[in-house]
Amino acid sequence: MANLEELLLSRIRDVADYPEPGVMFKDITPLLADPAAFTALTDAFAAIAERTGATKVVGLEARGFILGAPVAVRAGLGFIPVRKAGKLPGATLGQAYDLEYGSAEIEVHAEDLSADDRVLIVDDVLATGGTAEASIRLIHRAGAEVAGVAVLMELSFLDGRARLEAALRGAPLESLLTV
Ligand SMILES: O=P(O)(O)OC[C@H]1O[C@H](OP(=O)(O)OP(=O)(O)O)[C@H](O)[C@@H]1O
Ligand SMILES: Nc1ncnc2[nH]cnc12
Repeated sequence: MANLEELLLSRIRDVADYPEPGVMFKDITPLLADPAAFTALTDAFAAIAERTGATKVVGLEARGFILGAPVAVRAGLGFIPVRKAGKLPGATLGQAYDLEYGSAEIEVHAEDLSADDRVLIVDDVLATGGTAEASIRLIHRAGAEVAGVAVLMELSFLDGRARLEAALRGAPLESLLTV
């Protein structure tokens, strides 16, 4: 595990004052460009999907799509995109939320989730927890269960973990790296 953490950490670039002053942006593009690191990350997430008994993987636009889709394939599960508002053509459920920098609304196709589903939510960064909290609410409103939330990196100083506690209803928040 220490080796996995070192590998992943070494492939994440800190960019100061992006996208606005005061934010230390965690850029995962070096990790995506390294097949060994990307594969190790995918395998670690797929192991979480297996351990939590997930039946579907939800990826959060946009970086959660890049990380979540290969996890679904690796784990043999369906992939459900949670998109920014206005991008899905079918009947949607929507949820507004605040970000570390700004605000947004996410949507999911309601028909993609059912009461039988246990969903693993995958994303790159947990910051304030606003995005993850909104997606948990969305999944519950769609009638499905949340198996867990899996993120590459948790920014612990923003306390997103505490924000998610009630919404998670006992499901695990798994972060591969905590800074
Ligand atoms: O915990 P939070 O404070 O909600 O922040 C974390 C979210 O912010 C980023 O996405 P962003 O909305 O910037 O979208 P992107 O992936 O399209 O860049 C990141 O990928 C997470 O989804
Ligand atoms: N500091 C950060 N780096 C990368 N993605 C983020 N999403 C929210 N805060 C972020």
